[in-house]
Amino acid sequence: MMGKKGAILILSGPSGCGKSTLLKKVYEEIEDYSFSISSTTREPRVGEKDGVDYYFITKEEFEEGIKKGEFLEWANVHGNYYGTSLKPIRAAVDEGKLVIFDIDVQGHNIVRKKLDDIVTSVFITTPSLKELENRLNSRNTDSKEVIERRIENAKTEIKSFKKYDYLIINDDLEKASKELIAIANITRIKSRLFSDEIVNNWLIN
Ligand SMILES: Nc1nc2c(ncn2[C@@H]2O[C@H](COP(=O)(O)OP(=O)(O)O)[C@@H](O)[C@H]2O)c(=O)[nH]1
Ligand SMILES: Nc1ncnc2c1ncn2[C@@H]1O[C@H](COP(=O)(O)OP(=O)(O)O)[C@@H](O)[C@H]1O
Repeated sequence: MMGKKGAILILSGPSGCGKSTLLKKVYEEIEDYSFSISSTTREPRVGEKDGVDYYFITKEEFEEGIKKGEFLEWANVHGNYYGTSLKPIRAAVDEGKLVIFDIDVQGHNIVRKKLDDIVTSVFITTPSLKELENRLNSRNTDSKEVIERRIENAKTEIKSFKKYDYLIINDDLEKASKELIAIANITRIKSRLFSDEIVNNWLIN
């Protein structure tokens, strides 16, 4: 299905654990990556941009996309649809990019099944549930009800951490970002094995 030159790095973890914050640090240190921009039916937060953070679409548009088979994976998370479009992922992997996904546990399980050989995955969490609550409250982007729902879901999501290749406890931000950068680099090095071009070029040069 894919040209298999690049690799996919999946990040999952409860809402508020620090995935977006860590990714910003990683982007300063790595090259040749592509962030997979998901589509979602949730409302944009203050400061979020359509086509940058997400493609913000309607429920009808999302369901049309499902019908047409446009998603590599999709799931209902915290009461909204979220999904990854197949086309841009295929293109980025074929170009040899490290394609980074920030998706939930359900999405991870689907992508793992479909593209197991090119997937590396990391589960990220806080040192405790209490600290997750603190971060969601101090982020100040969601209502009380939305935060409560995310905390409830976190209690289930955390149980899936063993399905992942790596676990990062995002306590100290510097330490956690170093660990994530190390994983991103290793994932890229591992992806050399996915390309037949390397051997073909070796033979003719
Ligand atoms: N399955 C799936 N999950 C996604 C996708 N995009 C985002 N998510 C997950 O949806 C959850 C909610 O994301 P979001 O509303 O941005 O809140 P945040 O996690 O607090 O930043 C997170 O667990 C994301 O990892 C996607 O394309 N597919
Ligand atoms: N290691 C950390 N220590 C303290 N606060 C953190 C740490 N990492 C992230 N945060 C803060 O926690 C909140 C949630 O982080 P965010 O990156 O939005 O999480 P996610 O993308 O996983 O939902 C933000 O306000 C962020 O500044």
